[in-house]
Amino acid sequence: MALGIKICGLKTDKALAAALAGGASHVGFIFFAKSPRYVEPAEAGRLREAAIGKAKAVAVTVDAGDVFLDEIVEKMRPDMLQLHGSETPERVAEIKARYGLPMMKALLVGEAADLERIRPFVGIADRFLFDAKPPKGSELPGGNGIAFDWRVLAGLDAGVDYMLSGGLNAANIGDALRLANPPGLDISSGVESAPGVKDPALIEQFFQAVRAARDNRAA
Ligand SMILES: O=C(O)c1ccccc1NCC(=O)[C@H](O)[C@H](O)COP(=O)(O)O
Repeated sequence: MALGIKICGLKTDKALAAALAGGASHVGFIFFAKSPRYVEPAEAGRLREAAIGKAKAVAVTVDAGDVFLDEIVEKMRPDMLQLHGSETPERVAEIKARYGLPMMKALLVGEAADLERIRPFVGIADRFLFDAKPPKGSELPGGNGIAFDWRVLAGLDAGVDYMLSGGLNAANIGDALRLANPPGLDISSGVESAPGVKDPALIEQFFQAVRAARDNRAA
């Protein structure tokens, strides 16, 4: 099965071009004002044009209200919404019905028991994104460059479609693939030279590292 790869927190044409050149299946845009990766919905709408027919454009929101979601959907025209806050299953269902878009629900993982939280979202969320819990004091629910213990994913039902996220980079992706064998990957700060500054060379290195790790496993 093809491994989905989402490069998240894109803000520039160059970074987006590097993500697409590497073969990203998804490109993510952040709509959380405190994030160094924040983009205006209209600018994300301009950027995402380059991804049409190549990768799915994902709008990442955090407990957003309908007015902001309306603006994002109208101006950016996402292929998918990623809900990265404390949205309930009812709220996810409401948003899904309002926009008719696939929903990726982010859940924060520290230990195996946290995976129980997927249950009420099954049949509502189209995909999950498992991210690490933010460190104390962080204002960001995601994009913290922190990994969780990937081994907890080994016990997950094989039918659960998810992206592994949190602290991935070119150096650790081999271990992540070996320990969790996820159907998808998501990366943000691991391909940045500074918070919010994507580095096209690091993006390219990440894709190379993924390919090398997969070739090693197949050999
Ligand atoms: O990246 C952000 O700034 C962000 C802010 C608020 C909510 C979500 C955010 N990111 C969501 C993502 O999908 C990130 O790619 C994910 O958290 C992994 O980030 P990283 O650990 O830096 O690779």
